[in-house]
This record gives sequence, C-alpha cells and structure tokens, in this order.
Amino acid sequence: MPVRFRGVCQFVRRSSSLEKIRNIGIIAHIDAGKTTTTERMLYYSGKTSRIGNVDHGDTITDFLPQERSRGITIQSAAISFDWRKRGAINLIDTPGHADFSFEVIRALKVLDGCVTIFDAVAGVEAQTEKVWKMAGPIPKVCFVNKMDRMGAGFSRTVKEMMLKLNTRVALVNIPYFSVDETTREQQFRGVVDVLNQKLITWDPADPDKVDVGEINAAEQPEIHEQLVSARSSLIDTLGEFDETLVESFLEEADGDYLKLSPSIINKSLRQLTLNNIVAPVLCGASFKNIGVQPLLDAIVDYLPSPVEARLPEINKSNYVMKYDHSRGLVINNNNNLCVSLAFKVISDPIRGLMVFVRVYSGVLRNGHTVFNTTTKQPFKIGKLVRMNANVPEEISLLNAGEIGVLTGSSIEGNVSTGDTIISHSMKKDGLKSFKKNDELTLKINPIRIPEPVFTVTVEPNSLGNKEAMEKALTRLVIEDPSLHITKDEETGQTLLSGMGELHLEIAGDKLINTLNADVELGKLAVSYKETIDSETNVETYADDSGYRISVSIEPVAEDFDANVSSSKKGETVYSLGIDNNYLIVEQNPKMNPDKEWNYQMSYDSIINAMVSSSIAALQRGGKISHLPLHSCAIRIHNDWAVPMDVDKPHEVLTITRNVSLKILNQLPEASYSVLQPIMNLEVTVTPKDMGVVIRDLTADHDAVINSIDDSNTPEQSSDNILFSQIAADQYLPPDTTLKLLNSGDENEGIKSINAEAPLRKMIAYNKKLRSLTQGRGDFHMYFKKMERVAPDQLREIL
Ligand SMILES: Nc1nc2c(ncn2[C@@H]2O[C@H](COP(=O)(O)OP(=O)(O)OP(=O)(O)O)[C@@H](O)[C@H]2O)c(=O)[nH]1
Repeated sequence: MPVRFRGVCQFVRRSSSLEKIRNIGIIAHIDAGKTTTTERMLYYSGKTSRIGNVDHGDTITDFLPQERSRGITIQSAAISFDWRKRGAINLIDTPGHADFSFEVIRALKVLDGCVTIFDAVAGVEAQTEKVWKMAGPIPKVCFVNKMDRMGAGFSRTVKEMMLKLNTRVALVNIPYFSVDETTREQQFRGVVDVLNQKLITWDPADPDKVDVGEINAAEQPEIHEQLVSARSSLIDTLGEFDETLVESFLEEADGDYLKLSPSIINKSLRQLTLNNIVAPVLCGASFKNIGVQPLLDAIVDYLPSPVEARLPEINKSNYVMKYDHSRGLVINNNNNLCVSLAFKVISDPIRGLMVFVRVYSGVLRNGHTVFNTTTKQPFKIGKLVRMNANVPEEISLLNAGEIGVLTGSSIEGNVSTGDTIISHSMKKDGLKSFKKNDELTLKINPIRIPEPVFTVTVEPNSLGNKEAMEKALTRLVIEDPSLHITKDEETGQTLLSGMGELHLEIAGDKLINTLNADVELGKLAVSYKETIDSETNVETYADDSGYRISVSIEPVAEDFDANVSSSKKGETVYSLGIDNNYLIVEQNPKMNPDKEWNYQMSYDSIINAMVSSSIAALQRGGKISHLPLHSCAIRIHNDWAVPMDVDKPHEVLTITRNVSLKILNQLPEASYSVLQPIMNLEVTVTPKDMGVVIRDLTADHDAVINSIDDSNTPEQSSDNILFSQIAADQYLPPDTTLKLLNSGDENEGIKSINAEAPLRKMIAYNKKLRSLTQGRGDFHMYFKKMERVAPDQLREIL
C-alpha cells in the first residue's frame, strides 16, 4: 500500500516553538475508534490526502501485517502533524486490547496529555477504566465516539465517566441530531459548540464540507435551550475552582451565562484540565467524519505543551527541575545537560534497530556521543529521525519536549527500553564536562513491566537452529519487554511468557514469520511461581582476599514499592525487573560511592553483578516444583566489602549467587508456597443469558462474583457517592437515540458481571461464552494478583 502523505518534501518539519507542541496519546478500550479517529486527524491536518479505513486494512498507524489482517492495533505508532498552525502534534495511537497494555504503559510514560475515546453505545468499558487509571495525573480530553450508531447515548456515557472514572466533566460540545428526510429517523449530524454558541454540521457525503451556523432561539428553541443549560453548567463547574472566572462572569458578563466570552472560558478550562481537575468532553462519529476538527482544537486548547507538563520522576531528589520557556525543562541548573528516555525499541528489516526517545531537557543532536546511565556505557548516535507511522523523516536535532528515533549501527546493543541517555547539548564529545558520580548516574524512574501470566515452550526444530532461535528470542524481547524468556531448570526447555493468549500468539507469529526462527511453540500454559513464607538465615561469605558478603532473603508484599522503600535511610532497593523481586543493598559507610572511591571496580559494576546473580538465584526456583521465585527480596547486609585491587565483578556474581542458593536450600519445603495468577473478569450478558453464565462461571471456573451491575449504571460504592451527587447536578442533554437496536427484545438491560477467577480456569473462555450466549456475550479479563494455591489444589496444578 503506497503511503499517501501530502506534499513533496516530508524531510523538513518547521521547528515549532515549545508552546505549540503537544505530545499526546490516544487511549481506550479495544474498538472504541482510536485508529479511525487518528486517521481522520491525519486527513484534516493535511498530513494525508485520503482517509484510510481499519476495516479495509489501509490505515497509516496500523501498518504491521498482523494489525491490518486482524483490524486491531498491536503496537503503538507515533506520528507527527501540524494543526492549523496552532499546534505541532506528536501523537501515539495505542492498542486497546488488554494483552498489549505494556504498549500503553510505555507510551504514557513519555506523553504529556491524552485523548480518551469512548464508544457511545458501550459507554465506559473495562479497559478504558484501566488505561484511565494508568494515565493517572496526565491531563485528558474525552471524545464520545460512534454517536451515529443506533443505541448511542452521549449523556449516559458522560454520566458513566463521572461515576466509574470519578472525574469532573466539562461539556465543550453536545450532540446535534436532525430528522432524515427519507427515513424519517433521527440522525447524528453534528455538534452544538457550547463555548462559541454555534451549530457545526458535517455533510455525510463530503468529508470536507463543514457548516458553522448560528443558533436562533426562535427557530431552534430546543437546541437553544440545551445550549443555555450546557453553558450554564460548564461555567458553574469551572467557577467552583476558578475565582477569576467567577469575577469575569459577574462583572464583565453581568451574570449572563451566554455573555461570558469563549476566551475566558477556554483559559479557565485549560488551566483546570492541566491541573487534572476536569476533563473536557466532546462528541462525534469519526467513521462518519463528524466532530474531529473540534477535537483537534481541544487538543491544542486544553492539553499541555512540554513546558507545562508534569516533571519526569528521577532518581536525584537534590536536582532542581525548572521550565524555561525557550529551552524547555532545565535539570540541575545545567543548560547543556540533555536527558532523554528510550521508551521503545524496534528492529526494522531495512533500517535495523530503531530506538524511540523522548527528550526531557537539552538538545539531542545527530552524531553526538551519549552516555547510557542504565548500562553505564557511552555510544555514538547515528542518524536521528522522526517517525510518521512507518515512514522516517530525517532530522538533525531533537529539542527538549520532542519525541524522535535513534538509528544507525552504533546504537546496536547499546540501548534498551527504559534506559536513560545523557549527552551534552552543544559539544559532540561533551560527556567529559559531566561528573562521573553526578549527572552520569541520573536515571528517569524505570518503566513498570506488567506481570506475565501465560507461558509457552519454544523448541528449535533442529539442534542446529538453537543459536538462531536464541538470537530471535532476544530480538523479540528487546522490542517487547513484556515478553520474558526463562529456562526450565529441570527440563532445560526455553519458556516464553507474556500477558495473554493473543500476546503469545502474535509473538509466536512474529518469531516464525518476521524473525524467521525455525521453531515449534508448545501448548499455552499458566505461569505459576513459588514464593517463600518466611525469611531465610543470614549467611556470610568472607575470605582473606577481602570479599565479605552477608546475604538473607525475605518475602515482600504484592504491593511492595521499590521507590518508597529506597527512600529509607541506609539502603537502596533495585527492582529485578520481573516477578516483583528486588535486591536490597544496605549501605556500608566504608563503601560509599559518593565519597572517595579507591576501588578498581566501579560501584555500579558491583551492583550490576549483584543484580544479575540475584535474578539467576531466584529463577532457579523454589522447593515445591522448581518454579521461579516471586515476591522475594535478596538483602545484602551492611558489612559487605570487596578487595580494592580486583577489577572484574566475576567473584561478586558467583559469591552472591551461591550464598543465595545455599540459604534458599536451607529453608524447609514447608516455607515455600505456589502462586497462581488471579484475573479480574468483566462479562457483559443479556438478562436472558445471565443465569446460565453465572452458573457456569461459579461451577466450572471457580469464579467469585463480586457484583452484577446494569452495564451502564455502575454499582454505588462509597467512592462514588460524591460523584453521584456531581452527576446529578451536571446538565446532560436528553439522549436522542438511546433506543437500542432490537429494543423491546432480550438485548435490553445488558448486565455486567464483575468477578475474579484463577487464570488456569479461564483458558479459551471466550469461545465458551460465545457458545453459551449464541455470540451475545462479551468478556474482558486482566491480571489482578498472584495468590497462594490452596494445598488441596496443588496436585491438580502440578
Ligand atoms: N459506526 C461507527 N463505527 C466506527 C466509528 N469509529 C470507528 N468505528 C468502527 O469501529 C471499529 C473499530 O475501530 P478502530 O478505529 O480500529 O478502533 P480502535 O480503538 O483503534 O481498536 P484497537 O486499536 O484494536 O483497540 C471499526 O470497525 C471501525 O470502522 C464511528 O464513529 N461510527
């Protein structure tokens, strides 16, 4: 499929002032319309000359063959475009399927704002709730999409937003319907612009025809009444938090809701959105090309520029971080300190390794030598590019606040997802100007990797293929760190673990068809783990050459937070990356890297050796079934020491590993437990199917039912009593086409069953639900926690 970007030269993008840049993501439940909306944004911005369609497999951002054939987004795609000279938007279209949540997590790490899309028929769906929570304090604009569908409910969806997402809303526009002359049915035609008091309608036959008209109170009394109510409600909401707006309302507008100027409302709404106090809401039907231009305006009007975004979380509490309007973020008062985060790595068959980075401070330049503070290695940047989905555009530099890609053979093996990169903004080889134990140890807090719950065995089809298989697997994990490779110590088999059935299916497909590995994948199995229930002994290794390492291992809680614990005086906690495992190093005053360091080995290489050996020891597994250990912390006590004259960390690695294995072995089998993944389920069914589905869930799937809600009216909890009151006070226009398709039949009053169940009981449940409900039921499942397996179930599992 030829790429259809408009314009001849895509290689020069005007450098935009920082205030105009918007680094945003589109997040939502699967199928809400993220890719369809992105495609319209590209078209209306002038970036493309034709509108692609998800259902025809020809959109810009879903460019992987698997995405095009399945009609779903699998990986986040980044694209940059300008909007009416007002904004330079860097947009990441994220996947909605729960199995690809890591793609959303890593995109959110580098984004300043997001657009959350809602399906107006389905309302606030399970994965939308999840990604909304994941986005946390990131400012959000909401878009109620698919307003053209039968059963769409704008107000019902907005009410759900308040109740399920506990957010205050500000209706920027509300839907406009008119009667179709041939069918005599109400049809979604456009929106009422609440701020500018205009009626905006789109021509269904021509995507470029938009009509902006006045609203005449005498001729359109109903619409006018809705406009007055919506505007009053909007101003009242903003007024609760913004005294300046109230003053303008009383003095300049004489208390008349229609007189307050759009610019004053906009300014107030922008500030409250940036502070995450309210979420602006708009509506449309992207598929019908309705409502996308106002959404683009809202992105520029309400979402932050890189000089207004929240500050990155770094490991240096003593560093000052300040925004400068021309330079962007300045860290540690050093204008030349360029700090970037690698948030995504892909290997392209033509261009080789490509590393997506977000520059937080300073300027990242082509050809400069940079320092990876995670691996402690310097390397040279080859080319810098900006990606337009899968089409690169060469650039010479990236300013603070921008997102781009590092390419070239010199980056190969030097940078992975989550690494922090430091460089000098002006000098090519300027690393010497940074202090070894200061700027060069600065790290942006790591990207959280979610728990893998499913595993498959991967076997080479012939022994000669083993090396190629391992190489391909390493490549796979470099691109997607939510996939994990481990070895079964007993059978010697290679295991590939991931977040769900689809995740592993796609990974297997990529391994065989893209990375050309000649392998066989085994049957899907649940990832079980073991943990320890009590602390081990403290075991000390000491010898005459100067090594002294005392180790003990302790269980940690499921919600253990390494960052919080690290702030405890006298110890540093290092996450081991997977399985909620950690290394805790107690400070030895005699071995302080911040003071004079006279050792041949660097402090970091000692810690790296301890981390590697801790991972190896915990992977060796527990005593019940040699399953990898989970929720454990290896503690290095404060008497540790290494010889001054040894320059390789090999001994540290061996000693830590052997001592850890010894103390784990001393622990009796009764002190070990097996853990299994427990999943949250949300099953949506018609009342007719509810009985049979609940019976099946409890009898056959060991599910515990937590609640049964009307799918669109969340259960009342103490958390949302406040928001129930807020929802009751919020003006919401009548839902014009609320009637469901086939209304009057059993589809009315869809119920949502919220339950939890062990993952091992839920394999292939989708297929079973479809057969139980003749295809009417829908189901979503995501990881909740690891839970100890009761002794009577152990035999069944093992
Ligand atoms: N009727 C209607 N259908 C829409 C609209 N927007 C999207 N769709 C359809 O909804 C389906 C899903 O659209 P996508 O854009 O792929 O949704 P998505 O949120 O990107 O999906 P994932 O990335 O896979 O999570 C497709 O069949 C679209 O044609 C809309 O405004 N109206």
